[in-house]
Amino acid sequence: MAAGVLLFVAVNLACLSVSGNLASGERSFSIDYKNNYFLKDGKPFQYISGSIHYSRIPRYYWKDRLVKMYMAGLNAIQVYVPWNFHEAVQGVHNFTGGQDLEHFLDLANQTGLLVILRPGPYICAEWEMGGLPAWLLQKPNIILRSADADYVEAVSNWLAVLLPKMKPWLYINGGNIITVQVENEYGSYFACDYNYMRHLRTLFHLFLGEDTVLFTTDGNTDKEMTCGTLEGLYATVDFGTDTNITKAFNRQRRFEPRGPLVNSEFYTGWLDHWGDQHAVVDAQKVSRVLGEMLAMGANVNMYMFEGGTNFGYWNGADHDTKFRSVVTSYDYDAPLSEAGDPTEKLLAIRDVIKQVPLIELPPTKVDILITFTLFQVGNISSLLNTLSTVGPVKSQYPLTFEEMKQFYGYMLYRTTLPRDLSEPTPLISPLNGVHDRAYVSVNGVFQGLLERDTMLVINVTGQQGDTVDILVENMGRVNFGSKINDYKGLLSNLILGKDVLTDWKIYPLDIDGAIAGGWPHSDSQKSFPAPQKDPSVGPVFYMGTLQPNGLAWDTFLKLNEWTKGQVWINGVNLGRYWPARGPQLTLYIPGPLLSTTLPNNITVLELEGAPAHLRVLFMDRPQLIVEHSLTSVAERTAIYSVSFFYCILFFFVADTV
Ligand SMILES: CCCCNC(=S)N1C[C@H](O)[C@@H](O)[C@@H](O)[C@H]1CO
Repeated sequence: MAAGVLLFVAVNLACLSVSGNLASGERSFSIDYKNNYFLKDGKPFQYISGSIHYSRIPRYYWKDRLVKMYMAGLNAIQVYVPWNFHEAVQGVHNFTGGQDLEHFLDLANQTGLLVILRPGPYICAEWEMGGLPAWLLQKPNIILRSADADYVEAVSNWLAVLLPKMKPWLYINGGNIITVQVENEYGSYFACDYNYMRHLRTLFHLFLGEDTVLFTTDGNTDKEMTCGTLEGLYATVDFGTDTNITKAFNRQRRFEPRGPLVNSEFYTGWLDHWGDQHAVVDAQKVSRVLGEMLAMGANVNMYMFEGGTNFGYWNGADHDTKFRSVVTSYDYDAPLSEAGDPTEKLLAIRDVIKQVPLIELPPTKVDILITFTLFQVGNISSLLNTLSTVGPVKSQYPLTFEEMKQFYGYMLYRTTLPRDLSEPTPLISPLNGVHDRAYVSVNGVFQGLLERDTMLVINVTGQQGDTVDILVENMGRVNFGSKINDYKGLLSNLILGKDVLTDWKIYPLDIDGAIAGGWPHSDSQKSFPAPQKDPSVGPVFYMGTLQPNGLAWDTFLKLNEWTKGQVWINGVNLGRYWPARGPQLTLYIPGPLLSTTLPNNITVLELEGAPAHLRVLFMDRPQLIVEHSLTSVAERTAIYSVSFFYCILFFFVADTV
């Protein structure tokens, strides 16, 4: 049976690869304003697309996800290009490894998938600062997403690097990019700066060519469409399952009286913030509304089709009434799960599209119970020589992450107690300047934490001259709305009793660099303290080593009864965990990250408090809080789990990469 599927896929890929190599002269992609559809090579074309973000999926799984999207019946994918993912340091561009966008486009082309490219420069996407690099904030008072001279200079320099790389990939030049989006829901932004949008239109036409199909996407209101659209950029809308389709497309018609109907973001699910109830969207509703739009001849992109993971520090945040950080998992309740597993929603969508037969084989799960105990390495205050190789910057008042030129992760702010505090004394951030969480210790003894918008005062005790260590965490910059100028660190002074705390030593922390260099496991010759009777509290590092077991498959790490922190496995930053707040309770570990022959090094930074047992679990599926109770998903711990059918497909796909 499986052979039949593989043959079907192989034949299709072979056919498509031939068509993919047609001489570029025979290729065209345009809008037929007379008949209200796209034309591809002169023939009517309707795209059925799904969003996938290469920046959220390990490179070794790109082909796997793309083939599954093809097998679900899609003929196109929609891809954001996060500017900060490629230029984290100003002027230093990275298009290799996990940033190898052209390799991703090539895999999509090999798989027979066309591409709707969304290079921003702003992309929103629940991605850190909406894809904008944080170094832009070093220009004081910069007005992002506007004709601000500093911003426009940086954008122009970036697009002068990116767009020439994309031009050969345009369908009309022999590649697979059929349309290109300019900016992103610009109508939702306060600036409403037409000069900015005109400048972008000029740059996109300059670097891509005048005959490229450029478009905009905006929320489904007149205000958003008014500020977000521009002559020469085809206006499209986005909406989910609860919107009246006819009304939505009639609004598009008010801005584009002729041309194809396009829903650029049909929400198949939704995002989660820490502390939210997990967002789900009914599979039958998604497939029904999709069917109605396709029946109208509309072009639809499902946002998301494969969500993936906010590895490292790449998650974004929202700030409406208060700051809300997006969780590490970008599962989005999408048709393909965070781990790339097909869901009921995918099957329901595939039934509507009915283009590609997909034969299901029962998944197999292998239950091997593996848990192991971590060892305490030490608290951050005692590890500064390892973690802050550049040493502190002295400043009378606190400096921000941006002023310190460290943009992500954690920073340590150190000073001393100005007087004896025999009674608990309030430490406050009167201007709510802690961005975003501050873990406060005195002489290494954890006093508590301050949190943006939430916890603005704690009590502190100690003696004059005691060391005050404040570890500040960047929980991800706001990616939507007017507060994307989201500076991080201690943005204003802290008041202790009647004293303004001054004379700071500020330590940039390169935790990722230290771990990538082998710490702390490379120090394992040192004897680490035995597990403490009373678990430590406050920011403490733990380490462990998982012995190889011959095979390694996707798995999910659960830190039962841990509080909040960060995990690295074999030097890779898996992202944040926060089971104390949820809804996410596990961290996705891509199978190929685990070694099948060498010990797997695990490092955990627990920020608030670890359980006495220091144990961690490996599960064969994610776990999250749904409606304030654990999921019905049986908690099984195993390190090996594989969907038999997709396992074969994976090997097939792997052979063709
Ligand atoms: C909670 C506010 C979310 C704002 N973002 C919206 S409306 N969205 C539109 C935006 O274009 C896309 O990048 C995603 O960010 C999507 C939500 O997943």
